[in-house]
Amino acid sequence: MARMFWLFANYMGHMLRTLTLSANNGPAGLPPLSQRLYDALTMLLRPTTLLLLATCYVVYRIVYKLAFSPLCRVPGPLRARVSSLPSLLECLTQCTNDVMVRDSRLYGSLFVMEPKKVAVCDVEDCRTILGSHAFAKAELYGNVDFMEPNIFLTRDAKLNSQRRRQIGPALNKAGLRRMEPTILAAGVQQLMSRWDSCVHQAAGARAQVNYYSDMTLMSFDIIASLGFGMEHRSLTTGDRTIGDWVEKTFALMILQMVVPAVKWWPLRRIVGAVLGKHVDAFFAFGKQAIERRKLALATASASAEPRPNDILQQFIDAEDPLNRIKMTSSQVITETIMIMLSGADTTSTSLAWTIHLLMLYPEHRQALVEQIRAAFGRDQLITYEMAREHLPLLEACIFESLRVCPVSTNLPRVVPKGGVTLQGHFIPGGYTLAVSTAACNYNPQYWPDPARFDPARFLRSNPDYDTNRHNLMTLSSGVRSCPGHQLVMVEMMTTLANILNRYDLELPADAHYGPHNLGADGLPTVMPRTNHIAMIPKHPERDCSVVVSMRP
Ligand code: HEM
Repeated sequence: MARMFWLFANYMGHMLRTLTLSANNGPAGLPPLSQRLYDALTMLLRPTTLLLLATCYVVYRIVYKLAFSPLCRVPGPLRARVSSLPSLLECLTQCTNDVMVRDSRLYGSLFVMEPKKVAVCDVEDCRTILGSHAFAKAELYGNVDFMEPNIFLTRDAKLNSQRRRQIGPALNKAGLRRMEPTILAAGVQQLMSRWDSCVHQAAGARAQVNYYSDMTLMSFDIIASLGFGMEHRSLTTGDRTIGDWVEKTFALMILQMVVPAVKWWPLRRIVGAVLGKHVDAFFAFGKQAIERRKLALATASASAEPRPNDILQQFIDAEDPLNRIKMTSSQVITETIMIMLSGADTTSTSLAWTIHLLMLYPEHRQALVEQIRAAFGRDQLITYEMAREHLPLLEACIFESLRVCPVSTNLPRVVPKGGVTLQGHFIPGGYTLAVSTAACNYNPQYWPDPARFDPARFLRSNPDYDTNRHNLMTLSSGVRSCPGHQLVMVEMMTTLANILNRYDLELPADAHYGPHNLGADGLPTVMPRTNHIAMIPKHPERDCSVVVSMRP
């Protein structure tokens, strides 16, 4: 950098000298530049002068940011006040949630992340921000232009509320109860048929499986089956087409959000060639699903067959109870695809983290297995209602795992005109607030000994149960909270109840992370994680294996 600056300054000085000399010696009739102006300009463009000016500017910026900027009294690192670059670099190279937890320990529950961005890690503050449409999602959500405005990306409160009214019933308890047979068939029943066959083929009837990749495929299969109205079985057939489309669509969405220049020529063409064709294929697939369904419905109404119970059908039929407005076919496709983007990886990764934590804390796994096996026979299929009624410890382990390893990351919101005061600090309108789900979940003011996986926090018999449920931020809260939270619980409860009932799980002999690997805090070390669609394990092939065998 310094060398480039030096070269640039020399070059500018040289150019000016050449220009002024040619003006002085120029054709007769042209007025010569005054000697004093020439002297002043050459002095100004000397590398040392430019360096001095640049230093003065940097010092002025630092002094201004430290002493006069609106955020000068908010805690935070110096680098964050001066430039957005350090935060961006950290986001690209490190796990965002780890950085947020670390920085909230250093600076407290409100700190500067960038010159105009403040991290919020206090549960009550976050609830205030997320509780109102006045704090809109950040502008970057509005950069995506390859799909229709939808529930997730829209910054328009009216559209968001309408969509939530339209698609909400498909994802509520009654809607999911009707869909549960599909969820079980594409989900844990498929998983068990795969693990059964692995165990039967393995030497000594003990098979090593990778639960991260199995959960990922299983979750895609569940949402693809519900959203596209077809039996989708990538876990057992190995067909990963839809999973690939989801990855590419997500990549294009994030690219457009973060680097809007990719929407303009010539980048648009390059990105289109790499990702666009997959995205187009995905949307075309969604369109075919709707056409197929409409055709099937026409035939079914003739033969009085019952309507299918899935998300596709519920979205086609959905109407806003306030004004009877229905979604167009293209809106149905977009919302179904958004459900896949926001609901598949998040749920499968949360399942993987729960298994990982249960392997790190064998005492909780043992207690849970005993509770499950005391209530159910080995070959019994455990449904959501059965699990909810008989397995309070399972529900507690899931909530605690969502707290300790949240797959969601920072939720960016814009401060409305007029600003907001948080913890005595005024933050001006237009600034960004990064609501950190991870740092909230590790805030010791709300969670004693926050790094410990302690399911008792979420036992319904615990007097703090309601408060703890209320303070859990992983699925967000307020007006834009996760509408898929019931589906998350149905998938996670049925999957974990059935596999822990049917199989004994052990860590492989060479497992890097386990109860034996304790950190400086005396707790088992959690495997490293990294930013992706969700906060995923960094080395899933290495760290997410278990040995499964049939329970006696
Ligand atoms: C463990 C799994 C999941 C986690 C941790 C999770 C977390 C979240 C979070 C934190 C938000 C707020 C995002 C923001 O404000 O920017 C959100 C929104 C959303 N989630 Fe989930 N989610 C999960 C599963 C699901 C599932 C299964 C579905 C669908 C069936 C779903 C659909 C959505 C949608 C549509 C939104 C946008 C809501 C809106 O903006 O009004 N999520 N989720």
